[in-house]
Amino acid sequence: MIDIESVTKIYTPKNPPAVDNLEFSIKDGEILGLVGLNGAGKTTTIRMTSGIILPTSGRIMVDGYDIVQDKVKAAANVGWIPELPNFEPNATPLQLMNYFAGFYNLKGKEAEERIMSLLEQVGLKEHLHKKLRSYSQGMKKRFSIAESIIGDPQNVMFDETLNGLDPEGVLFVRNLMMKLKKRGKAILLSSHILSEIQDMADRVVIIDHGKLIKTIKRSEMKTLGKTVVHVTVENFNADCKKILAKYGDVETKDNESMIRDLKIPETDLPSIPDELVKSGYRIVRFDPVGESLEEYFFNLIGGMK
Ligand SMILES: Nc1ncnc2c1ncn2[C@@H]1O[C@H](COP(=O)(O)OP(=O)(O)OP(=O)(O)O)[C@@H](O)[C@H]1O
Repeated sequence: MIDIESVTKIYTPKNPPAVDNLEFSIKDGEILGLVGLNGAGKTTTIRMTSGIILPTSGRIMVDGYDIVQDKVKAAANVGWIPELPNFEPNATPLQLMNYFAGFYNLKGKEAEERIMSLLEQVGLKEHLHKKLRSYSQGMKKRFSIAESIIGDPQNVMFDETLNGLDPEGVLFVRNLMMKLKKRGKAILLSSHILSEIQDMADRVVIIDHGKLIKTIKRSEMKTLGKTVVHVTVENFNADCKKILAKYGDVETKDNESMIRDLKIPETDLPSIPDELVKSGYRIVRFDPVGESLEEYFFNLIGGMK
């Protein structure tokens, strides 16, 4: 469990804060999506939570330990997968894993078993003896995941981990996160693409210019954005378009129309098919759908500037 309490990070006083009075928590057994454009403050938040850099003000609690006051205990409970993992290029994964195992007092057979199991889980068992400099970026990310969870931390931070992975890699990370969630871990996944994490996140925190803009629950995700009504009419003609135009802005391609900027409340939407049927049109599709999450995201952020 992580509590981020009124946290601010100022790198240079002449610039606005990278993180500005941020407040949210990540519960055990929860996947929290941290979404924001480049420069929104995601990495800064993750680095502070991992104890790599200090907050300027505010407090971050990791399973009840203050990441500044109780750094050793707190940081031992946080696994961090950086956006661009960078390792000693001449080391092999086995050498580095043994080195990291030492931090957690894992030794001998126990260390060996855990290392092999993790490297197998991340699909690197065949590449154990290759030097890390020959690894692709995706392989480095996989190795970074194995390395960050060697101490079985209660909290795991994935910084833009899906970015740049092939579909197999994305699936692998998603499955791993679900497994960690099932084991009751608190998980953060940052991304600049809201739709990338919508299937997985229990909650999404949207930040912009270091500030929390909105928190969205999973149950709210599907109904986000404005409604766009898709209407397909078999015997479509100009009069049909006139009818649809009474309800909002209409765009038609072939006989498929989309009505945006609705002029009627959502509860009155059934009056559209009613009127079409009364006027003799045969409806093939009538489908009110939410705006895409990305559109929603940009409108939200644009609206705050
Ligand atoms: N070490 C640093 N020194 C000074 N400013 C920094 C430093 N690191 C980040 N910043 C600034 O802090 C702000 C937030 O950056 P941060 O990397 O946290 O954003 P982000 O949301 O992770 O972006 P990205 O998706 O591009 O990684 C940016 O304006 C960035 O330029």
